[in-house]
Amino acid sequence: MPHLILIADIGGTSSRLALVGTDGAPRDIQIHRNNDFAGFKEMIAADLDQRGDAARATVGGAVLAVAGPADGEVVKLTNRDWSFSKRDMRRHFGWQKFAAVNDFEALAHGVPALGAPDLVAVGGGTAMPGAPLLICGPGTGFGVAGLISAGRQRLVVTGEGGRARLGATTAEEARVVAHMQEETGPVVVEHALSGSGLGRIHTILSGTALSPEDVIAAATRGESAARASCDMFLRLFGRIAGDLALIFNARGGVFLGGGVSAGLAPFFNGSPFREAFEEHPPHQPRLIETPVHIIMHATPGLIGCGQLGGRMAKTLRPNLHVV
Ligand SMILES: Nc1ncnc2c1ncn2[C@@H]1O[C@H](COP(=O)(O)OP(=O)(O)OP(=O)(O)O)[C@@H](O)[C@H]1O
Repeated sequence: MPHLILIADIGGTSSRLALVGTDGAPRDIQIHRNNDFAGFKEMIAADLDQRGDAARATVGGAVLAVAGPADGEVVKLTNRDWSFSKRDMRRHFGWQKFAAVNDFEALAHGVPALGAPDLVAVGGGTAMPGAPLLICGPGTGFGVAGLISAGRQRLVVTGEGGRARLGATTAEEARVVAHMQEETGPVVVEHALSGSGLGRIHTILSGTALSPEDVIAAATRGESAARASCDMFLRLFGRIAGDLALIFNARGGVFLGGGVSAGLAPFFNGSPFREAFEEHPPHQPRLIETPVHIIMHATPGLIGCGQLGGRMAKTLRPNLHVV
């Protein structure tokens, strides 16, 4: 009898799937590497196969959060050549209910449910009650969303902020941006602020090619070249987060998501992040007062998907099987 919703947080590199009932709490989380599959349908089918026939029969709908714009009939990942049609996806799996949302939209819905153990503060500040929140951060790409309170309702605004053009404010940044421009043409935020972007910055500054995980491991061992690359990354990240905080008037707080934010967590407080975040004259005073937190939860996107899926589960009709 269908009474559960399949929820999925599908990034450019990896996907996290779970089931949810009317309580909105994700259960039976399974994580997949996208490289192992040809596309969305194959990955979801393999996930359902792993859960078994009995579990599959309980699934009556799905909420898919994808790293790309999700407001059209065709949804495509920004940083991977995967796409699906909403109508076709729903028909293919026989779901009664179906929704696709942007992955940072889902993440933003989950942020109010995060607790103190899920968050690490970067500097000080006090959240202004009722003011907008900003959620942004680097993974395969760079996601951006705003969370706005309208009476008792919470609304999420999202777009493709990772594709905004990236500028430079110092000679060293200008050198990095100029290198990137030679490689890729016009430079956008996620060319620098992403996992591959951290590797790219390290190659430009040090002449050595490393994966983002290896840059962070070398910085952890105290290697100065890797530390300099992390500092450059965090200075750019601080500036962009400050720009976005002004754009969204995010005096309710800034939340940094994405796998790279969590990986770099030990370095934020000794880095130029907070200074670059605040250095937006004449508005330093409001940014100094804006709290910033890194999201450390392992699957925060699923918390927001769970809330959307929990609401959807309440609308399922137990005896209806759509084929
Ligand atoms: N802890 C970490 N340390 C260093 N790099 C990381 C870490 N976690 C993820 N990355 C890098 O970030 C990228 C993947 O980010 P993430 O794990 O957030 O996946 P994703 O959800 O698929 O991404 P997105 O939602 O942006 O498309 C890869 O380039 C990976 O190497």
